[in-house]
Amino acid sequence: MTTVLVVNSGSSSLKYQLLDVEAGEALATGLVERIGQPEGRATHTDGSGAEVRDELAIPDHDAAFAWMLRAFADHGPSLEAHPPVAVGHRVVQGGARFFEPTVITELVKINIDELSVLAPLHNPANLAGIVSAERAFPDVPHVAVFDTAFHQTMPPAAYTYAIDREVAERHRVRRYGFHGTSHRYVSRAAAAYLERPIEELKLVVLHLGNGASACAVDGGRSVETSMGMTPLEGLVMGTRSGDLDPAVLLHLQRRARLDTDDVDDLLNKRSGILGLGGHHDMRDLVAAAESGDARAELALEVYCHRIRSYVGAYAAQLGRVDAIVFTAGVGENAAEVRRRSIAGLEGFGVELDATRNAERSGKARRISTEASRTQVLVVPTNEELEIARQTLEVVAG
Ligand SMILES: Nc1ncnc2c1ncn2[C@@H]1O[C@H](COP(=O)(O)OP(=O)(O)O)[C@@H](O)[C@H]1O
Ligand SMILES: CC(=O)OP(=O)(O)O
Ligand SMILES: [Mg+2]
Repeated sequence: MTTVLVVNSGSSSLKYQLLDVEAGEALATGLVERIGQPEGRATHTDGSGAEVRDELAIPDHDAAFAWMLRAFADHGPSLEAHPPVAVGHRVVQGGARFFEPTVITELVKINIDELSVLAPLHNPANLAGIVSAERAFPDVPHVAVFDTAFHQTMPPAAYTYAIDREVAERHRVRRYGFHGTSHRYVSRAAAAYLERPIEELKLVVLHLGNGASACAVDGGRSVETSMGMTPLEGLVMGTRSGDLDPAVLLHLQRRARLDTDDVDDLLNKRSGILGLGGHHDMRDLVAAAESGDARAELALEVYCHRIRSYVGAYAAQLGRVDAIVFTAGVGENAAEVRRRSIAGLEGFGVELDATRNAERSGKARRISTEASRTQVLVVPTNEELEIARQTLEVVAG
């Protein structure tokens, strides 16, 4: 058995999984939340599904790792019996510099820190997690797996913003794209499900989680994606606006007297389905819409309208779509979102099977009719397993 520890360190949370990479199974998963706040919360689940919960103050990422090590020691599985051969870290912004998983050195950490300019909400937290994890696991290699890496194959026409070239180059303003680890994993899993070589396939992958993005995948390579320089562009999300006329920012700054931080907070934390419909969680939004709440109904419609626009745009870029693939928390579970997003595409050869769409399963499956020219699939993502596999590949050299 070869085990890898995967770490996803956010500004106020630490998610981890200990994985048996060959079996593709998690031996343990955990979540430490509200780091830095007076009342923290943590849960650790072992492979059998037994869960322990704890409530305590967790001042920083070092304390979060200390809690994790204690949870492994007290509740298992034992790290001595299953020592990780490496630690894989999710890093959100790799800029144009990192297009492959990379063994973390002092220089790589300097680069991740320097890229914080382009991802102030994510990279500092990712780096804090790396530094703490290195202290907790000093004897194994640590590997960074970047959200942006998969999208480094986008052509210049897709990643270039139409603004003054010199300004853009000086400040590295271009589209990078995110959720690449998920888009890569899901496109390969879709090809395996369809029993076709990925080189032949043209896919539109819809990663709909708290953050959400669409990706056009041509022959296994990302050629276009909806997130841009930061994870704010594109689809409507739990709390983020997605696409917006940039002049809205100017208007709010000039007329509503919001400063830069206010606008940042508004667009990243108080917009999306939360801002529109009062719920950031899709389960709550769908329930509210179904009970007749007009604001929730509109939020749901805006969310699905945006998805449909991207599916159409990416079909045009790809020239043909073999499959539209739904994934992540909303994509895998919210049949109502899938139904509304695909509605009206019958004229383009996309036909949903209502019964299949309503079924639940944790496995890859088809939800389109036999006659549908473009298949519609639900394929569960597994970013942690993908990070563990890539980590192992780099370490094995
Ligand atoms: N049964 C469900 N029906 C509708 N939405 C769901 C369901 N289960 C999970 N979700 C939604 O999935 C989203 C979280 O997705 P996830 O991929 O876990 O997010 P993250 O980006 O944090 O990894 C939430 O909006 C949640 O409401
Ligand atoms: C990059 C990004 O948006 O990540 P998440 O969906 O985890 O917020
Ligand atoms: Mg996720």
